[in-house]
Amino acid sequence: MIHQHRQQERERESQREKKSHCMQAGMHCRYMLTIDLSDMYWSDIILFLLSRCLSLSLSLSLSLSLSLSLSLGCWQGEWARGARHGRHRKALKKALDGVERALTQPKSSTPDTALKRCVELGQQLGCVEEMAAALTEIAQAFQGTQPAPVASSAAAAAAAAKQQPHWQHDLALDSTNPRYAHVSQLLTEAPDVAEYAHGLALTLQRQHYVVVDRVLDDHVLRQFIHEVKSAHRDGNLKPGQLAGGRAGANTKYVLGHVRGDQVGWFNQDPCHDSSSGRAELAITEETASDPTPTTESAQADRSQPRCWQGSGLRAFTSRMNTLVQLIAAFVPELQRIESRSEAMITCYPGNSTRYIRHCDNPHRNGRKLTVLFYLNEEWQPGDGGEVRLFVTPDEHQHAAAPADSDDETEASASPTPSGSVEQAVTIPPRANTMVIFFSDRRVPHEVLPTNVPRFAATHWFYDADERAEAEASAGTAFELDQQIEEERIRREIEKFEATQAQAQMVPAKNQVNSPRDEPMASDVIAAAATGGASHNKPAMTAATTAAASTTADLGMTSDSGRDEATPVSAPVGSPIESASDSPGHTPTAWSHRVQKSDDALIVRVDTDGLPVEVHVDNEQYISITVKSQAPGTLSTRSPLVLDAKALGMDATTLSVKHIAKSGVIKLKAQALRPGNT
Ligand SMILES: O=C(O)CCC(=O)C(=O)O
Ligand SMILES: [Fe+2]
Repeated sequence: MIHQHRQQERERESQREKKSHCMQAGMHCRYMLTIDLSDMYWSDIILFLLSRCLSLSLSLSLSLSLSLSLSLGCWQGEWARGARHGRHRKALKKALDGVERALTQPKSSTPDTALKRCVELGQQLGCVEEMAAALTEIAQAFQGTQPAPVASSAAAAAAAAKQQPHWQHDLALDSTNPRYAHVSQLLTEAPDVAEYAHGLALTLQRQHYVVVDRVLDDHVLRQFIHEVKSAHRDGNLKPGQLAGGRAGANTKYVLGHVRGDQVGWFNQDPCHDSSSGRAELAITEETASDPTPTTESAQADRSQPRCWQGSGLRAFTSRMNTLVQLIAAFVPELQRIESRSEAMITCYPGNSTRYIRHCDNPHRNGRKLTVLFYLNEEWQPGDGGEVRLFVTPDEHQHAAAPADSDDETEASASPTPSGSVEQAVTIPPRANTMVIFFSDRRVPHEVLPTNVPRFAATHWFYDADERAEAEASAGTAFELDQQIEEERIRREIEKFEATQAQAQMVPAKNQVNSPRDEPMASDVIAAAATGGASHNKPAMTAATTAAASTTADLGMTSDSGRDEATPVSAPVGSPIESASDSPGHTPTAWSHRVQKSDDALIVRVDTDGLPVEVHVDNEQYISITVKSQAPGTLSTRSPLVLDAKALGMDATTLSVKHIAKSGVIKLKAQALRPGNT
């Protein structure tokens, strides 16, 4: 009750404040225009005064002095009320400064620009009535004077002042809802920003994605890049997981050829300062500049550090929130966006790491918009790592080339089974580029293999209702996030199985790598599949199946766009073949074989007699690094036989990944326990 009363009181106050600002704005324009126009046409006016219309001259000068004194009085009064209404005050001041500048620079200012500025000011402050009245007065004052256009321009301006700005017709938000107060305010205070957001919103609706360039100022961008690189350098990004989640409880696994990024989830809180005693992982209340609250839901792995050193991330999220909310103001289906995930900071380390085609929200998991932001200042064509979106623009809108595509954004079109045209749009991951798209099935996407380290920040904005529904069926937001990841891997597995089946039917001559794949092609060897020994272990889960079956793909990709052919593949369960057996590929010396029996899982690596370094990583991965120079500790000479069980891994399957760069081959073997994914 008290709360409601206070709310009403605040609304009344804000109405009063607005009225007073409107009066002030109207008077200001009246005053400035009167001076300005009198100044410009003083000879006419003097002539006019002397010859015919004393009353008008009186009215003009009266209006001048009255306006001046009222204006000053009002101005002072407003200053006295001061800081409380800081934001509106500042906007008004800025707008009035603009009018003043336009009016007091005769060279650049004509009566028309001055009048136009007043019209804009009225719209900007939501004072259309008051401004129209002021301009009507000006028109009347100049009626019958020379030159005649002043009066008619002022009359036209008075009529224009009554019109709502163009973008207002498309406003989707309920501006009376206090939840949107700050957005409404932003829209009215800065019509040019509103116009810009309106354009982005229309593009998003038409294309299902929109690209925004130059999102951050240079110094903020540099700061953010510095922070992201530090997080990476400090080891705060971990290999992206395709399923599992809770540290220690579930098995995690990594398929670099499906998803090769290193990931960290962060909110924008600074790291714990031990002197302040503040809780390290607390999620702060959002400030006015950062009004979309985070949810805890994206904290898929609480073992990861979530604190952040530096101000760049906060500055970025604040800008992103504002932008998304401004765009959402024009898009009916975005009205229920109320929260977003934490920042997912990713690094694709190069070596052709990629993320295969997928949807972020295939089955109503609550994600409404995906927002990607890139941080690669030195990116050049040929570096790879472009994001490729597969979009089918809204049929009801014109569906030609993407409206916002620049020189580097490529688009190609191909018909879908339903007959509509799917476009593949390839966007370079250049620093300061933001890509916003619908997270659902409208926008499948992939990250093309990257040859250089590639950094990005990804956020998801949630639809409150869909998210609540999804959480209700999942249990908690935390479990929901796990399900989202599992969903994702399930689809990726299906995809891989499909492409494998396809690859077995594809003749070798079609298995040509694109130039983008070359660095991999020369180093890659054929994969192993699990051996045939029967065992009584529980049926493999989808995830373990994936790990086993995808050993047949070693990251060699086609550049055909939609469906990745798997150029060299051995059917699951078949004996190992070397890539050198497969026509069209550079033979290599490397080979490995995975054998599995009831009580052992063995990988045998033949590196042609070169030394290898073995590293067992938290009981889940075995890294086998083969180097031309033996690097130290646990090194041995191949052929090397690794018994996963003997290494304490108790594994039933082993997937192997190659990362090849400048002569170093790393075999990453991952053991998965049954029933744990
Ligand atoms: O980094 C990118 O460009 C896209 C990442 C992505 O699609 C994802 O993480 O779901
Ligand atoms: Fe994605």
